[in-house]
Amino acid sequence: MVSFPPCKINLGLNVIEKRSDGYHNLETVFYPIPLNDIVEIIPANTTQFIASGIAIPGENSTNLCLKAYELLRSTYNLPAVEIRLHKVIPIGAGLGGGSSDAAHTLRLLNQLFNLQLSIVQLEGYAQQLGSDCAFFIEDKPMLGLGRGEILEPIQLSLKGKFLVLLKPNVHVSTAEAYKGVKPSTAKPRVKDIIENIPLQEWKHVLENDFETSVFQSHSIIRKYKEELYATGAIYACMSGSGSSVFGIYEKPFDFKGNDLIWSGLLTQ
Ligand SMILES: C[C@](O)(CO)[C@H](O)COP(=O)(O)OP(=O)(O)OC[C@H]1O[C@@H](n2ccc(N)nc2=O)[C@H](O)[C@@H]1O
Ligand SMILES: Nc1ncnc2c1ncn2[C@@H]1O[C@H](COP(=O)(O)OP(=O)(O)OP(=O)(O)O)[C@@H](O)[C@H]1O
Repeated sequence: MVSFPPCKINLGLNVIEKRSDGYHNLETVFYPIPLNDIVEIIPANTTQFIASGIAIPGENSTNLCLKAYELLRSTYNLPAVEIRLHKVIPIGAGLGGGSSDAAHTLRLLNQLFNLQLSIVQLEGYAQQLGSDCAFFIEDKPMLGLGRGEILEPIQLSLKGKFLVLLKPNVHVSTAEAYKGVKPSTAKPRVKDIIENIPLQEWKHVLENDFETSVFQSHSIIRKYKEELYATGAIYACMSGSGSSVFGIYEKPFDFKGNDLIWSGLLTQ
């Protein structure tokens, strides 16, 4: 059985407060982008994980696909499986690729072994694997609260707009990025802006709190954001903790550049 885990971008991101467990409460809107990995799961005699495509740092045993399998196996006594992952989504890009692979592994195992887990139950397992993993259980635009795992519906349509997604060749550590941000509760809410202010105005009001410190250490990301605006983007922003950055355009646009990783029409 095969699945195609997409990635996500964050439309605005407020880091609200540091929590006693070391994580931060945030407010963001997750939006799925059809730049996909491929995960295939087949029953096997012994459990194994086989990766291809972009190299993933760390041992295979630490891969989130295997962690997702182990999480369900501990409760549902699952048989051995072979998990094949073809990696397309860049790593350390703020695109949530690893989280998406994990969520889609849960979804595939649910189908393959007829576990009859509901969306809410799958989201519960996903939360244990990563802060933005639960979003990928449904892959539709959502407001993300708490660590990013509390999901609420949002009124938003970018259907017909065109997106350009760039990934400069720099790596940003998520944990380091959180350390560089000063949390604040006194900011306009991302939800209010997205639901009530026209897209054309977002560039004046919608922010990603990670940009200030991440741009200081990686000026190429700021440069790319400026380039997106210079080529006509209505709104441009870094995704998550970086290093990818996206621009939303009114019309299809042939962006030229080596670090272009995806462009296309938005459908949601
Ligand atoms: C930046 C975002 O991409 C925004 O969507 C996500 O918050 C990142 O989520 P993620 O990569 O799934 O993060 P996790 O693997 O859960 O956490 C990595 C590290 O980031 C920090 N972290 C993460 C999420 C959060 N709400 N607060 C944090 O402080 C913690 O130090 C944590 O150890
Ligand atoms: N299936 C996987 N794909 C990618 N990374 C994985 C996977 N499994 C485990 N990892 C580990 O997770 C780390 C980063 O994952 P990912 O690509 O999701 O980060 P990211 O792009 O910074 O996304 P975000 O911070 O938005 O979650 C890597 O250092 C990698 O070792």
